[in-house]
Amino acid sequence: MIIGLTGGIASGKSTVSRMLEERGAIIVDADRISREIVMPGSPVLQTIAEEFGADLIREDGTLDRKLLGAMIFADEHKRLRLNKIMHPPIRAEMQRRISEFESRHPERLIVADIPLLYESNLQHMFPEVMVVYVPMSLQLERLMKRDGLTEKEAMARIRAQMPIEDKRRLADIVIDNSQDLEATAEQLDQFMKRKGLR
Ligand SMILES: CC(C)(COP(=O)(O)OP(=O)(O)OC[C@H]1O[C@@H](n2cnc3c(N)ncnc32)[C@H](O)[C@@H]1O)[C@@H](O)C(=O)NCCC(=O)NCCS
Ligand SMILES: Nc1ncnc2c1ncn2[C@@H]1O[C@H](COP(=O)(O)OP(=O)(O)OP(=O)(O)O)[C@@H](O)[C@H]1O
Repeated sequence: MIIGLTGGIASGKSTVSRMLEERGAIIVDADRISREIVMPGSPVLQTIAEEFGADLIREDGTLDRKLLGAMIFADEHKRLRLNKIMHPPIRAEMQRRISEFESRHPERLIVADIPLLYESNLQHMFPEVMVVYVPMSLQLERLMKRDGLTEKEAMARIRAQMPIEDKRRLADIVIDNSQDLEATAEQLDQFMKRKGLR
């Protein structure tokens, strides 16, 4: 069994995927893959440096994520160019891992954690999509606090995605993460039970 997991930036996807993992699920994480494909010396990192400037590669060969983030969230054209470079290899690696886990662990729940699932029109890959929802005001508050961003910087990141209210409407399963962690865990226990996974 597989589901897609998405939400808005800082709505709590990582928090929920950790909880699902504790409940026996296998997580395939698009953000983690997006870090792996830009490891020092990788062809994707090389392309990024050619397109956006060699100063994005630090002395130790790693990508300066902070600088690239500041660049792409301030300029839609650059963000779309980066998506064109990164999304195909991320998607290919996601597919590869999903197929591998599906054949190795047919009895387990596989959760594909994809921040831009709806923006990239990937909902058709999954029989059901779970959206981690918080109202936008709380998303903004948690994002500013977690990443030390100003309100303006945080809003630029939120605006680079489909509004969370739209994602909530498209969802097959909504997890409300606006209360405490126990309240979120309780909804996941109910979900696992409904699916006969617990
Ligand atoms: C710009 C980068 C280097 C900033 O790195 P940083 O470590 O600060 O953030 P991180 O990777 O943890 O992403 C945090 C969140 O930002 C949001 N986000 C990231 N990239 C994008 C994007 N291109 N468009 C909209 N939102 C995005 C997602 O909600 C993601 O969960 C990085 O986000 C990146 O490589 N982005 C391009 C790849 C991508 O689209 N990733 C998200 C989906 S897989
Ligand atoms: N129920 C909750 N109550 C209070 N804080 C929470 C709750 N859920 C998550 N948080 C905090 O909110 C922030 C965002 O959560 P998390 O990192 O899980 O979001 P995310 O959707 O994975 O983010 P991103 O899109 O950037 O990858 C984190 O600092 C996390 O500790």
